[in-house]
Amino acid sequence: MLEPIHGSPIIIDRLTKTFGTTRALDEISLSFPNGGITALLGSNGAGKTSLINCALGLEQPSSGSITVLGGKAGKIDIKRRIGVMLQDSDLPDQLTAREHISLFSTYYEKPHDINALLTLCELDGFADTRYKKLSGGQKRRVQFALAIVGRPQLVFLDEPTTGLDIDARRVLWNTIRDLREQGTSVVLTTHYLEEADTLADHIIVMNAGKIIANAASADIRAAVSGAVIRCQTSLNENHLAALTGVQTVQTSGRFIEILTNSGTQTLRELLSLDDLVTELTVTKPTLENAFKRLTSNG
Ligand SMILES: Nc1ncnc2c1ncn2[C@@H]1O[C@H](COP(=O)(O)OP(=O)(O)OP(=O)(O)O)[C@@H](O)[C@H]1O
Repeated sequence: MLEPIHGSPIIIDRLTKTFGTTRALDEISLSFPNGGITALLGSNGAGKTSLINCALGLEQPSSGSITVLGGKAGKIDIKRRIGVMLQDSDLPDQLTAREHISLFSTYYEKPHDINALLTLCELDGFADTRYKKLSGGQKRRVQFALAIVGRPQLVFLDEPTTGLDIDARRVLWNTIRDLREQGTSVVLTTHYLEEADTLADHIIVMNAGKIIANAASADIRAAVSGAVIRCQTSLNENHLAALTGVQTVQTSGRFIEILTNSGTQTLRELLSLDDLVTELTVTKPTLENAFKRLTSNG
């Protein structure tokens, strides 16, 4: 187990980051939970990467402050206690996975044993292959191994599984869960809501540079009561949005998905207006439904 962190690993106070006229972060204040996996969610351009970059000291705040592991973001003694896997991580092509990990391990006081880490990240089969010959998924695993080789207390994973197939994604999910068991606080950004649903203990949702939700995953899901009706219908989105209880309506391929807080009534009205409804299912709302409702402007 790691030496425990005292208090919140990331404390943000009225943090603003502007790029020209764009307010990437708009006076946000929050404290990240200590331990567990926190998913940072938001649509493209919401401000997630800007927030992570400020936490890593890669960007300086325009105003406000951000404290990481009790110190100033970006200071070397803080960096040594943090692991990072960014979206675009370029590594020298000629080194093997084992050589990359050996090199990185020299930066840290108490690194992981290299063979144990190769096994943990399921890299045994290609540990001695040059980086350039690895597949996209294998490269992501090497990048992940580098993020955790120093046994960090806090890890940032920025879209760690983008582009991975479902098997590779599951391998990484298990390794992320192992990190949590060892006491590491994990901050994860992802566009796969299924991933956040599966992994996260806590969820922070950003929109246009602001925090619009910050709660335990179970509470975020519970806040969306009611039902999700999915079907094929000849009624259009505007017509459906006017039915009793309807919160959001979304077309997905041939299907319409309706989030309603009054499932029975909505269903009655739908069937009375269109008796040719087909492929009808009614399910409980998911994190994806909660996310859509939080980020819809309505
Ligand atoms: N270096 C930069 N120069 C100018 N504008 C920037 C810069 N970095 C970010 N922005 C702008 O700040 C806003 C927030 O961007 P950011 O990358 O933080 O969003 P994000 O939530 O990470 O998006 P994505 O999910 O697409 O990665 C966007 O409008 C973006 O165009």
